[in-house]
Amino acid sequence: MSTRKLTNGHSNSNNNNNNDQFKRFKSNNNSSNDFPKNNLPNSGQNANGRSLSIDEQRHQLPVYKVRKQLLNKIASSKTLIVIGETGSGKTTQIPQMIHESIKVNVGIIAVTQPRRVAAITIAKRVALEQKCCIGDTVGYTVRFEDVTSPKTKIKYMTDGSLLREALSDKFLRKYRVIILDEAHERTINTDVLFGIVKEAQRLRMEKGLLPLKIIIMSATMDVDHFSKYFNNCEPIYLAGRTYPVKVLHTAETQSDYLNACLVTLFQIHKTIPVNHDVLIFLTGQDEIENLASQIRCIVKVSNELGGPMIRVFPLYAQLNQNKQLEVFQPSTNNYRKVILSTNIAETSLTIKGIKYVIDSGMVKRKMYDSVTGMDTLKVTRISQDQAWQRTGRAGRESEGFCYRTYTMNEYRMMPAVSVPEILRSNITATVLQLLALGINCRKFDFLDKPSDKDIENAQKQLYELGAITKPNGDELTEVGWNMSKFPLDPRFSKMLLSSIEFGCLDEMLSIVSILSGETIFYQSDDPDKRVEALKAHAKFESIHGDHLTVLNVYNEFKHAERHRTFCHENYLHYRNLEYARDVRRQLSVICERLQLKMSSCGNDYDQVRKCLLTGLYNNVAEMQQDHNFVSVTGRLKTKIHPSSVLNNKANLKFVLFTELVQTSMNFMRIVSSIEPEWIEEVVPNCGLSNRLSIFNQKVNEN
Ligand SMILES: Nc1ncnc2c1ncn2[C@@H]1O[C@H](COP(=O)(O)OP(=O)(O)OP(=O)(O)O)[C@@H](O)[C@H]1O
Repeated sequence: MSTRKLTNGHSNSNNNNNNDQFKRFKSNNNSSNDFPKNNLPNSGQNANGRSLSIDEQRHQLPVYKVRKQLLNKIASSKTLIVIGETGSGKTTQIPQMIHESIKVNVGIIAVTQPRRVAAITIAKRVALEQKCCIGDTVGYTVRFEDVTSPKTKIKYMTDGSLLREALSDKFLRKYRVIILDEAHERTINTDVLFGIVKEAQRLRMEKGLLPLKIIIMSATMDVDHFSKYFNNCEPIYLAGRTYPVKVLHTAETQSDYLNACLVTLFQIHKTIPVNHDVLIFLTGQDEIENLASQIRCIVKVSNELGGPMIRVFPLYAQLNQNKQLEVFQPSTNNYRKVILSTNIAETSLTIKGIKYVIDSGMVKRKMYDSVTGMDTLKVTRISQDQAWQRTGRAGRESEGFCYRTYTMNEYRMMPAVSVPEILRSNITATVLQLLALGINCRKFDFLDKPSDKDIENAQKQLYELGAITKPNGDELTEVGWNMSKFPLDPRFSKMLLSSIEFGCLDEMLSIVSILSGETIFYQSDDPDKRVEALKAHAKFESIHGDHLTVLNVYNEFKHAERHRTFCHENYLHYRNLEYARDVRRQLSVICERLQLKMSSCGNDYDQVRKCLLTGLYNNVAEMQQDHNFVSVTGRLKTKIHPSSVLNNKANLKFVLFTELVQTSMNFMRIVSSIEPEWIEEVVPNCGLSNRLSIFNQKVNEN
């Protein structure tokens, strides 16, 4: 067990006085910050405790109270903004209401979601409410999975799937109504969709085709901004929420949010009935696995003393889909379900049994620095609208509680809304996707336009990758067209395409698939096990670095016939390796379609490292005399991450890295050594050797 203690400066786990347990937390005195009460009975029951039918449950939702006005408004508007509290019934009910009221049976109602888990689970719930099988009247489409049929009338889909469909039909003719849900999330895909859907509506009107109705929905959004963008369309506000949620903040700032979440969980656990489940928001897989093992250790001890049971469920994007869906199974009365999730569960989801939310107030975000041209992963504070979305995961079936492990003052200091992803990310993939749609990014009607500098950087990178014909151009090359076919970061699709030249498609498919998921190496909190894990991992180590090390792991996993025991014995994440296998299979299908010939370089691993350079040429760093590194592009001071097999290795000169993680400083993750002369040989046109010599000159002068 870790050295973390169950106590901190503000609470005492040995104190059994219940009044003391929430000392760290203060309820908002300002009751307007609590969701309003309306004294409804628990979900599934009427006031006398009788079980309600699923139809009765639907009709209880706030959105039903305004059904008529809402439908009239939808009928009379081309575009409509709908704002309603979390849990009021927007996502599940509005598509059904439209479907039930539309007399003519033409066209599909599409509802987009930023995340696949939401699209799948909501579609299943709505199919149940429509009393049909999933894929019948109600279906869903997510990346690599299409559960729809010619009968489908309500289709839940990820925003990315609708974007892909727009590639083959810019009029989006299949759809009668497109509902863009959770608009406040402002993912890059949703932001691009706003423009695509708006243009499809205009084009259809111009051509006299069936009009396209657009509905934009959220509980927390900047209405004026959206309304102005969508031709001053009217917003409609849905009053009311299903159940009240009591919000509590810590009385004092917590220096360790992970510990604060742990302490809070066990404070709640001691006092509440076993069938009340808890959802905790954290930042990423490592943190989730870390807290999960701490909770399991504590529970093991507490069970021996006869305490109530806890079952821990992790939930993050890279988790195998079946495992993700497991969290939606209702718990029994024998144990409490504790879900540890990233922001994947922040919006849209209803998870049965969740009565308590613990919000760490933190999130892991990708940030792009246009000056250095680098993407970094950074753990930062969430925004106020995210805090309310998290709060809204409780109170969906009965009244709920949200424990925020940050003070009211810290909440007030948070930005009201998050910076849209498109304004804080590298937009190379977006520019490529728009070009594949025949759209010049500079002329695209964005809700918030990326800066000229960001667009210029993206075009420059696409040119260097060989995807466009001119540095500022908008014409795709054959390589560019082929790159747009992969649902990958363009740097990774480039590596797959150039592996043909280096005769290593087989190896690159495995490496890219692993890089598309979370770490395959299991880290234990137990110091003894950590030593064992390091020993086990050392067996796979390649002297050339992490890319070939993960390739070794994948190959051994394949030879061991993908056995769980193999993973267990070697401290490897079985789920993440299985995820990589799924991704690999899907990427192989695209390679076949593009008629890329399968090849393997055997033991000639230089070919693999040269091939990596064709995509990651911007991520090259040179070792300095003090043993730190400086990135050649952007000249950022950086270090090799302690998890890398190259950490503390002597005789390194140049390395390439997959990503930068910013904690106490910039760390390069997933690193391989390269030879400097390869730069001129492999990527002569990207100006890297130039930067290298200028840089060297400056260093020498100093
Ligand atoms: N899978 C489910 N199981 C049980 N009840 C559900 C389920 N999905 C939805 N509900 C019920 O329907 C209500 C409305 O859910 P819905 O997702 O339509 O709300 P919403 O207004 O879109 O919320 P949000 O803004 O959080 O996405 C929930 O509060 C819950 O009571």
